[in-house]
Amino acid sequence: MIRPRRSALFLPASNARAIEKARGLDSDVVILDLEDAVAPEEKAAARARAVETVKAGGFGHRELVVRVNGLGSPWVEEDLAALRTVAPDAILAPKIGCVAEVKALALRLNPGVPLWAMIESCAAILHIDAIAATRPLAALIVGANDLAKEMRCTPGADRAPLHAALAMTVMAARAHGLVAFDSVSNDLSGGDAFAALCDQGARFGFDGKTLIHPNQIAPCNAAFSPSEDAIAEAEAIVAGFAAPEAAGKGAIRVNGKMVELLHLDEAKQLLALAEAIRR
Ligand SMILES: CC(C)(COP(=O)(O)OP(=O)(O)OC[C@H]1O[C@@H](n2cnc3c(N)ncnc32)[C@H](O)[C@@H]1OP(=O)(O)O)[C@@H](O)C(=O)NCCC(=O)NCCSC(=O)C[C@H](O)C(=O)O
Ligand SMILES: [Mg+2]
Repeated sequence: MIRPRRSALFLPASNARAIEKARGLDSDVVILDLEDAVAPEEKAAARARAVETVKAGGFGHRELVVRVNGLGSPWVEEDLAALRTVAPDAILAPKIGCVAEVKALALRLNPGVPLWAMIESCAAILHIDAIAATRPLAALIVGANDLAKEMRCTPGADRAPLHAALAMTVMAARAHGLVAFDSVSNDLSGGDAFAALCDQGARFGFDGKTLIHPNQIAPCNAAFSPSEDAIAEAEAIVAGFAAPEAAGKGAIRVNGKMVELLHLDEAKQLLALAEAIRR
């Protein structure tokens, strides 16, 4: 069954008000952050609140994920030990750069808990095929802030310097059956520039985008949901191949365009996603 993962909202696990609010927001995923959004002096309290929040639940259909501190940090072992006492939908690891790090984390998770990885270093991009092939990895998230810092690039409005990394992340995810999330945008306006970035992420093939503020959710969900036009086109393709005259054909004409069986597969996937979102 397809699970919509259009929007994944980050919030500091130290922020009780934001946690309460997230229980009623329209994001598909909520990520409680223990890493960069939490100051060192708040780490222990944030960890305790994350555990309490996972225990309490109340997030309905939303997946609840916790981002732990990085391997090698003074906090990660306590984060992972605390999270073994509860059952989040996944653990998100920051700054994964190689297969050995995925394996090291896997040993510290309860069996069956999916691991998600932030792809936010040059090493991660260079090793991405092997990283994505390693289980229990289930999702990749681009971290454009850290990646741009390490590359010493300036992404700009079109994010041209990051295009290779964005495409490689999507390709690795697809090759190994993982979910792929685009990076956060630091633009808190939720306006046209942000909507354009969401559209760009959807065109790259990401399943969804990570977010930092409630007003980013609606434009993000819109960009990663099939449009009315796309649904109508998909229905026409399915109907075209179901027609008696299409029997035994691999390519037919629909609305003035050639479509092949691969487009039928795509159309069925799009309709299944639209149905999952509707439900
Ligand atoms: C970025 C913020 C610090 C902005 O905070 P603030 O100016 O206080 O926000 P508002 O006053 O506009 O808030 C309005 C109401 O919305 C709630 N709120 C705000 N943000 C969130 C949220 N993320 N989730 C849920 N609710 C939220 C406020 O509580 C207000 O509610 P109310 O009291 O009812 O009015 C702040 O938005 C924030 O902390 N965002 C999340 C930051 C974060 O988690 N960062 C880590 C992820 S970023 C990342 O991963 C980068 C990556 O690693 C990379 O390298 O690229
Ligand atoms: Mg980061």
